[in-house]
Amino acid sequence: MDIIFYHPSFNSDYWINALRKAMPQVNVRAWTAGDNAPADYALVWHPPVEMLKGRKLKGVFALGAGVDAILGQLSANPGMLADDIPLFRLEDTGMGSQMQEYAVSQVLHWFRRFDDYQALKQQSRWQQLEEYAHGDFTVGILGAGVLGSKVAESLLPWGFPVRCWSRSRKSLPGVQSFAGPEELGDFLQGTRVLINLLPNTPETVGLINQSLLNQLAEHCYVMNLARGVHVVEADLLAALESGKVKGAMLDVFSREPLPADNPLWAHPRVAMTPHIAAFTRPTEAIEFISHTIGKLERGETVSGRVDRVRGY
Ligand SMILES: NC(=O)C1=CN([C@@H]2O[C@H](COP(=O)(O)OP(=O)(O)OC[C@H]3O[C@@H](n4cnc5c(N)ncnc54)[C@H](OP(=O)(O)O)[C@@H]3O)[C@@H](O)[C@H]2O)C=CC1
Ligand SMILES: O=CC(=O)O
Repeated sequence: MDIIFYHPSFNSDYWINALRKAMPQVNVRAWTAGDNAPADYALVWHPPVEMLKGRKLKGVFALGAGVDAILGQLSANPGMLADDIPLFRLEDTGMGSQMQEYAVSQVLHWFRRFDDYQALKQQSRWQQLEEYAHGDFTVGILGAGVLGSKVAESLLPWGFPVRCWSRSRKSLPGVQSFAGPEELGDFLQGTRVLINLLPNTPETVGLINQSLLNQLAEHCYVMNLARGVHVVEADLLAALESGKVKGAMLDVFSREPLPADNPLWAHPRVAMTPHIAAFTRPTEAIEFISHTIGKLERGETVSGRVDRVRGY
């Protein structure tokens, strides 16, 4: 069996060695331009069109959780990957716990009013503020898939009411589930902290806009951990100015790197990180990929297959 590997920024030598160790019976090689030799599987991130075009692969693995970039490439380049070649993505592979750490630490930061205390410190003011109540701090998670459900689970032990919104109804212990566009309004009403973990699809682009923000609780908080295109930045800035949104924590942006003149950089109530909420971890990712390939080769059912029509 042959595997080709391409990632524009990962250390290919490291990955190739680790893949060879995990699957000693497999020939793994880094794909380079002009390599048309046969392969069974391709592991990719932002692959050049010519890497996949015309290949008869058994499967392609995206080296991340989100597949918006590769699906965008496929629709812009008809014939890049035949429709019957399955596309897989990474499910969790260590990203769930990273998302949990990120979300829990930021929700606690807001709940304990560290943002307010930092602002007071800037003015050299010693002032004790009123405590927030857990019951007034409902956390609503957009997307209750692999990562959203893990984030929901991690917030429960802290005593916050937790709810999620997804296409299909979920039964996560202790988490109130809302499903479909018809229940979005009820989900938003009373949500104090909104955490976004939706995939980027035509239905979800621009979802976090003025109309959505207006339906959240007063003095709410917004955390975007999914994709920048989900948030209409001008609407978020307006909601910050009006006071409707008290603070935002953003990991992803419609343009990355975020241009230096973007007003989000300077906003005192916006915190940000450079798309690091969850990294692809080689050990866990390779374990998932080798396990999945093993099952595919034995004709067993696997998870992680992307529905290319649905977009995630
Ligand atoms: N910032 C970062 O570092 C990282 C960001 N990400 C982002 O996180 C996203 C989520 O990852 P993951 O949890 O693995 O994805 P999943 O596919 O497991 O979960 C997606 C969830 O979104 C829901 N959903 C999708 N479309 C809609 C819709 N139109 N209306 C309502 N709900 C919808 C799905 O509902 P249902 O369950 O009913 O299908 C599902 O619950 C990725 O797509 C990626 O963009 C991922 C890793 C790192
Ligand atoms: O944003 C990262 C991903 O894995 O998707």
